Amino acid sequence: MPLPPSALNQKSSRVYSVAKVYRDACEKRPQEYWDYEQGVTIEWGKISYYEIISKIGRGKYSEVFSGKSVLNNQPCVIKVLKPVKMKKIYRELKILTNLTGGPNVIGLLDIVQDPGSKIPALIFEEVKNVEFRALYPTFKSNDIQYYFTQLLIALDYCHSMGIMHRDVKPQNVMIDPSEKKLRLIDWGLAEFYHPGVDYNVRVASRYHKGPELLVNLNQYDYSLDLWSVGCMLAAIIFKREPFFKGSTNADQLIKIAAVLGTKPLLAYLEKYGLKLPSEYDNLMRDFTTKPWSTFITDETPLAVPEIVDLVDNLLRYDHQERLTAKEAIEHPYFKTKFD
Ligand SMILES: Nc1ncnc2c1ncn2[C@@H]1O[C@H](COP(=O)(O)OP(=O)(O)OP(=O)(O)O)[C@@H](O)[C@H]1O
Repeated sequence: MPLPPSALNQKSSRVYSVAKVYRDACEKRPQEYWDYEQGVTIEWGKISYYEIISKIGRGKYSEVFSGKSVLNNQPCVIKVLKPVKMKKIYRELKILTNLTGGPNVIGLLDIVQDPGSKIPALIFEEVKNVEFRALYPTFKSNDIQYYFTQLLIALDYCHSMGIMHRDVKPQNVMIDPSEKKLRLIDWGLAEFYHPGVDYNVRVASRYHKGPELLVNLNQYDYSLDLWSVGCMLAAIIFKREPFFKGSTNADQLIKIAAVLGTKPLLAYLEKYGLKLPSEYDNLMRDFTTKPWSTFITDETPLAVPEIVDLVDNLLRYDHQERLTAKEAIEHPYFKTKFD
């Protein structure tokens, strides 16, 4: 039986921006693939198959434990969701079931339910992650090439599947350097992309929020994730973590404008028929564009011209000007030999 029409792919009355790539990734698939509002059919696993060992993290939306399967002693990670809207839970489950098994996407092993609260817990493959604040400072050019190619492969894959991650940041990129394994985690803010639909701009974490989110440009797309990758790379090569450190959302855009300049920001808004939100009235100043060379010192040997060019092509106000994940993988930086 066909599903009833969904609000999830309802176009806005004014369509001013659509994705450059994979714009029909959802439309070309059956509605069941993306329509999480109709509920999702979950094949519940048995909670008694898993044992909690210790707590490893506490997010806004979950408590995360390391654990093991009592059947085969395999280690796993157990993410117990906090009570939020069922719609959000269905969305994360639908996205994870669609993407699991894809390259460098965290593997979802099982979904179980707490018998008392009925709240779902997600069972994932475990990554022996080394914290980015300890790991990134050890990176040489080869490591950046390797791990960022892996991250971009994960992003190109999810984008090709019609999904924007919307929370790319170091805390959501698990890396086990002993196995050279990278996995993109936390699909709790991810969303299906439909052309011409207005999306909520209250996504991503402040330091990695793209300008589109900060100026209320609702028709954003996969290119949002590429801004966040640009922030991660800039922080590593210019030894400035995070690269744009805003103290509030409004200050975040000020910090961006202090580097990319104010004129190109206004040109960006004009291109899409938008105005700078009034909250910036007394905050925005006329910043000039800072050349990337400003950030290069004796202490930044990783900032070679090829990677600076890559960052320059990711950190663009105009989301349509940014490299796509595939284009970024093909960038000359990743073909340069370093020893
Ligand atoms: N598969 C995994 N392997 C290792 N560690 C993990 C794994 N999944 C989650 N973690 C750890 O648990 C933390 C929280 O997980 P996750 O980001 O999925 O939860 P969240 O509630 O959505 O978090 P946030 O509020 O930060 O977005 C991660 O930052 C990471 O440190």
